[in-house]
Amino acid sequence: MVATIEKMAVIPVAGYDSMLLNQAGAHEPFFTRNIVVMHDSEGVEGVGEVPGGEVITKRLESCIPLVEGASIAQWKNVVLSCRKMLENQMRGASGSGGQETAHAQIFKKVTNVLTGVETPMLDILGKHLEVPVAALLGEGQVRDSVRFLGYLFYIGDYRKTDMPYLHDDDTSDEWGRVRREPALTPDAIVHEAEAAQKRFGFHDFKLKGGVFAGSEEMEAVRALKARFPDARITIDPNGCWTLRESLELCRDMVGTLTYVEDPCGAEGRFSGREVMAEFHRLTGLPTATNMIDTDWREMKAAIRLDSVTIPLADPHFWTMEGSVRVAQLCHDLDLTWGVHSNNHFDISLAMVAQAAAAAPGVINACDTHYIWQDGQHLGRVAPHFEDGCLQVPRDGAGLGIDLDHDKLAAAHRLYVDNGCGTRDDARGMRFYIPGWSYDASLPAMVRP
Ligand SMILES: O=C([O-])C(=O)C[C@H](O)[C@@H](O)C(=O)[O-]
Ligand SMILES: [Mg+2]
Repeated sequence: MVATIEKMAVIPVAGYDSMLLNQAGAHEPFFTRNIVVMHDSEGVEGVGEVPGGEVITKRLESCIPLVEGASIAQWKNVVLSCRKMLENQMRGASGSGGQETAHAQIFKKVTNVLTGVETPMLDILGKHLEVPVAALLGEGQVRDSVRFLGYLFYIGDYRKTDMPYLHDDDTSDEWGRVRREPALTPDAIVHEAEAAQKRFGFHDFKLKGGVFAGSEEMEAVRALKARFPDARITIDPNGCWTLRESLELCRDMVGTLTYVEDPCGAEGRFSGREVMAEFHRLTGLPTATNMIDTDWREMKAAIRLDSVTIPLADPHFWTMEGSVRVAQLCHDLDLTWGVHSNNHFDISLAMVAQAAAAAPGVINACDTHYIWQDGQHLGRVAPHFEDGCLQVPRDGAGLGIDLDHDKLAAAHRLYVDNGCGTRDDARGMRFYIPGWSYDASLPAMVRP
């Protein structure tokens, strides 16, 4: 008899974050996620983690009747039936009647929910079959060691706010201190990189840009390259530079920047994919994105235009299977796969490591925000980076997470007690610039 899923639970949780600056403003003191826990008829537990927010919690809960009672061997069909149910639900709600644009929007809203159904089932299946999740994806496990990059942020000064940012919580090393203190200059960014490298062993770095003027951020990139000459370095201003500005900033950066993530986006009559294609052609720099190549229709256009050389196929937005399917496509079409990230716990980290272990060919070091959350794991054992890498043992089973229910309950309490809801990066920014509001075409600290 094949085991069936007896129980699926969705638990909204929160964790602490630093005042990380990005083009959309300043991260709040808490980030949120949805954790999905399933138990099967043989008592085996499976877990998954997806982005936070009540909308996703509710959508996941609406999948429960399709999951409970299903055979674990039917995981693909369960995901398929959840997809159909959610798509119908959303088409009905928007009254859009299946237009193409509406279809793309629905794809994005549905996939993060599907990942929440797919992952715990894969975890349980892997435990029964005594193989890691990577062995169940794509062509199977192709690597044991997954390289991550050091994701650097400018950090705002929590003292300027009345918000309950964590501080003085970790004095174990320089990283523990540095990650809570303001970092607003090239020197501070280099120091941050040094501290992260010391704790985690990273070889590669990404700077979250879109905070200060592009020329200032390039100073930080140059300083990083001078300090870490062998590192692969990238910057991501979330598409807030114009094409002209991007060319001025990046033309001389070949050899300093290994690739550039979303330097520019749509301009006038030209789509983000057309503009990025021009940028790629005129600079020769490889381009990464999590903004303009986020579903299969966009992927088709991006490939035809040669806009993107590094699609960042985050499993949370493509599903685990979908992310590996992108990796297979990249391998066959001479692109290189990478992963986008948001703040997350160790379950998501394991999900990314498993997907990357099944991604064929040459891949880029994976993004992760986990270093900002290090110490807040929900599993019994903390993830361990060695030389910037996580190991995915071939004799492992499932995701490799042994959920600590006390920690999960505490993270849920943090969510409830602080009334956590939708991410709002504007709030913290208003302590720096009163009346600040989001503008997709400007770095966060630049206002006329
Ligand atoms: O590439 C990325 O990491 C992103 O664009 C998404 C994140 O939301 C990042 O901007 C952040 O965490 O502020
Ligand atoms: Mg990005």
